[in-house]
Amino acid sequence: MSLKIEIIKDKILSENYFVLRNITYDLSHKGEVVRHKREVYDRGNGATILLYSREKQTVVLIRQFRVATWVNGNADGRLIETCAGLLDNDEPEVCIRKEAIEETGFEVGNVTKLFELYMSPGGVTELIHFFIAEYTDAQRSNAGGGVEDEAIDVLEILFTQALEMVKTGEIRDGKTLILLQYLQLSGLMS
Ligand SMILES: Nc1nc2c(ncn2[C@@H]2O[C@H](COP(=O)(O)OP(=O)(O)O[C@H]3O[C@H](CO)[C@@H](O)[C@H](O)[C@@H]3O)[C@@H](O)[C@H]2O)c(=O)[nH]1
Ligand SMILES: [Mg+2]
Repeated sequence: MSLKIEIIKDKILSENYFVLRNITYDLSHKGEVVRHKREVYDRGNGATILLYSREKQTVVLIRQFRVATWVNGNADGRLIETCAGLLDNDEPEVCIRKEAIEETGFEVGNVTKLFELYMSPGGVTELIHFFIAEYTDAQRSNAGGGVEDEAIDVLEILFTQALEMVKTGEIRDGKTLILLQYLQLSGLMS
């Protein structure tokens, strides 16, 4: 049985770089109407990719400063992640190819789309498109590091080490863990 939703008020609280709205709506559920007032943060949608080499048993990750983690318990603010970017106006695969070149320096061949996931559905609209791709040394086109002020470090590490870094807490980014575990379960590395 589908829910009936009636918007009562949709107010923009902030639209500086991204958009924060406060939405009031009536939800009809099992014959009862409940009123919710919820803040919704729209930062656009994104794409992410895990680059792996079966031959070298390595993965390519990046490390960058994330201020949102620094204000919430991440002591030096740097986070190890899979390459990722905002879609802007690109299709997800076009976006992730561009991001791979800019952030990691690799111009990858075939990429495989895995799934699309809402990453924080309690209040953030963002849907992330997940990809993996096998890479080779010959595909390196530049040193990576991102554009403008992004200051990204590129890390090429053993897959076993990346899994260990999840256990120790050195890797604690959701999308990164999802992709590392996907790779482990897929058997693509064996
Ligand atoms: N001026 C300004 N610039 C901003 C702001 N927020 C982001 N930017 C700029 O927008 C760019 C975003 O870089 P991308 O590589 O496209 O995105 P991302 O930050 O890596 O985001 C990706 O990963 C996130 C974490 O998982 C995802 O949330 C996101 O969807 C995407 O996949 C960066 O250059 C950053 O400086 C802001 O509030 N103000
Ligand atoms: Mg990025």
